[in-house]
Amino acid sequence: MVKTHRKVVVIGAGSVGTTYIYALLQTGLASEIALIDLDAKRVEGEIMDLSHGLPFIPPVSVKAGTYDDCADAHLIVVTAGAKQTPGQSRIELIQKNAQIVQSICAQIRSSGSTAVVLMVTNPVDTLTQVAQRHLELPRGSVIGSGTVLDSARFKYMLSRHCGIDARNVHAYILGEHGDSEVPAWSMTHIAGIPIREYCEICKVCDYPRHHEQIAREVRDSAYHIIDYKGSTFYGIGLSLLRISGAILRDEHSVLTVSTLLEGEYGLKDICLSIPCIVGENGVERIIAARLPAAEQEGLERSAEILRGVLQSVSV
Ligand SMILES: NC(=O)C1=CN([C@@H]2O[C@H](COP(=O)(O)OP(=O)(O)OC[C@H]3O[C@@H](n4cnc5c(N)ncnc54)[C@H](O)[C@@H]3O)[C@@H](O)[C@H]2O)C=CC1
Ligand SMILES: CC(=O)C(=O)O
Repeated sequence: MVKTHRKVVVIGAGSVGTTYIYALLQTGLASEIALIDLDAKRVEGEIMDLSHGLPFIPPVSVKAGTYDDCADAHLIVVTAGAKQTPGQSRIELIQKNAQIVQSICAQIRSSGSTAVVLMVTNPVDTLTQVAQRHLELPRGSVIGSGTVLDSARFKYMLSRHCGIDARNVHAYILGEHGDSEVPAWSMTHIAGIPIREYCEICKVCDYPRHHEQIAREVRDSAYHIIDYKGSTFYGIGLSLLRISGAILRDEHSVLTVSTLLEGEYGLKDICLSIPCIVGENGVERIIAARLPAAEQEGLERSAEILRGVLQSVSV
């Protein structure tokens, strides 16, 4: 059931946080949005600018917030922290951003909030796990945007390659939101037909070679965008909107958010992305599929890398 009062708190008034708010405002999905950042002037400027568009969209309140706003929020989206410089990996942000996330979580916790917390700050999988440790909330309520963006990039690139509407392509990237991500070809379908079968019928491209090229392009997208324009924010803004819709409308959508695994896929005590059913409580259920050996090995490699990152932080 759609709630009438739906409050979203966004922490981090940078490009990602404000692009997400700009998209969210226009949907009527939230009735109240509060923005928090260390930089109070920046928040004030963003709120003024966003508010001047309100006469053109469904009624919504947008304001500069404080951590007290978390108390009655339904969803808290954390986008605060350092971003990559050209050539820098997401993992290299861990020391700086783990401290930031730790301090933010302490303040969310003090507010007594029971909202779903959606982590976005990179490296998102490890920071989702750091947030899990610092917020006393059920495991499904602290999630990361994970590979929702990578899965969207995968669908878009397949759709462009095959000349088919991206909404008719079902495709998932699993594992780390980062260099070890795993394209789940075994879960990829077009018109309900497994992709390998579809490619054999279609015969337009040299498909094993093109598959590898598409997977590489998906994995390296963020590096290219950061090289060209400094940061990525539109794709993630709309990915966050999709996840927010699943939560605020209790949609039970299948999304590859980052979640804590407790034995699923043979993995324990690690946050990474696998297909999850997302509803008002965050992750309602993890879809524990059986993967072919190569994909399972890829997922285990991702988990190993993320375990190393987690061990490198002292929070
Ligand atoms: N998970 C994903 O798919 C994606 C994640 N990101 C990540 O999102 C994060 C934000 O990126 P941008 O918005 O481009 O960065 P940005 O530099 O534009 O904004 C970051 C904001 O965080 C604020 N901030 C820093 N420490 C804070 C604290 N303790 N409390 C409150 N606010 C604080 C800064 O004042 C700044 O306004 C980065 O870590 C980036 O890597 C970006 C794109 C996609
Ligand atoms: C920056 C980042 O994580 C992305 O665009 O994928």
